[in-house]
Amino acid sequence: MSAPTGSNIPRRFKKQPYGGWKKDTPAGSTADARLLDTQRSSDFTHTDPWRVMRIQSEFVQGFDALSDIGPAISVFGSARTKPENPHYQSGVDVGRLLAEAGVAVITGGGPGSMEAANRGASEAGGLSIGLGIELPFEQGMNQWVGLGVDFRYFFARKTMFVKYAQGFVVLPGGLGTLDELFEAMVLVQTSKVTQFPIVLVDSAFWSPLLAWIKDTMVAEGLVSPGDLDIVQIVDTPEEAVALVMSGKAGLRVAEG
Ligand SMILES: C/C(=C\CNc1ncnc2c1ncn2[C@@H]1O[C@H](COP(=O)(O)O)[C@@H](O)[C@H]1O)CO
Repeated sequence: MSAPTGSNIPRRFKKQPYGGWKKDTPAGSTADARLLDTQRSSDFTHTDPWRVMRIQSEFVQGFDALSDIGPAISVFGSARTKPENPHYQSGVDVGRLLAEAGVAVITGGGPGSMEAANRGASEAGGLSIGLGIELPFEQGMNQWVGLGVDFRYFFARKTMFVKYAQGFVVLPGGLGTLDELFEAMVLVQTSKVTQFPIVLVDSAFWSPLLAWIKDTMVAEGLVSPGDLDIVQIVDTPEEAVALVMSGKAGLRVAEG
């Protein structure tokens, strides 16, 4: 292989006396000097390398806040469910039953079904956790969150939902709920997590989705028939909590 000629090296790199290329630094400048320079522009905080530090800090912050919570179940569902909607009461009941079973309840910390599950857990004296997400419109954590952690990045937050829970309960929801559900399904399908119950509440809402997966995806050979067993559908909070608790024990994270 021939040595790089420079024609394909980005302009900010400079040819070095030893023949190679290194990122250029302003003449007379050193890393120390740049660090200590009070006049320096803060534009660099919007660059990707700087973002990596922020992303890293979100993981550290999440691991730090959640490492001691004990057994927990993540509950997902629509941000738009109003308190008068029956799905809201289901969320409250799921949160309460989980708390009574001695497990912490983790939600996205927002309104709707998230609020409902946090409310049920909190009213029952359980640990009610909200993993908030920064959104373009100011939202804030719902008032029933006891332990709250804020995230800028969805992917860091989603890691926490899985890492610190032993199963998912999924109430009816929209795209955000489907995103969380399908991420969990893929993690189970690919054996990234094992013994991880995923329970969908409300058969009238979820059955058509499962039927489509079966009739279209399985029929076209895009999904194995056995993959349908990754999720279970129930109709009551009692069934949901019984199921998710029955799969809670044991090793669930594949090594490696
Ligand atoms: C849309 C509204 C508020 C959005 N606020 C949210 N706060 C926290 N988490 C959210 C929010 N919106 C979506 N999520 C996450 O996705 C799931 C719900 O999304 P869906 O599209 O409503 O199904 C939920 O589990 C969260 O993790 C206006 O009120």
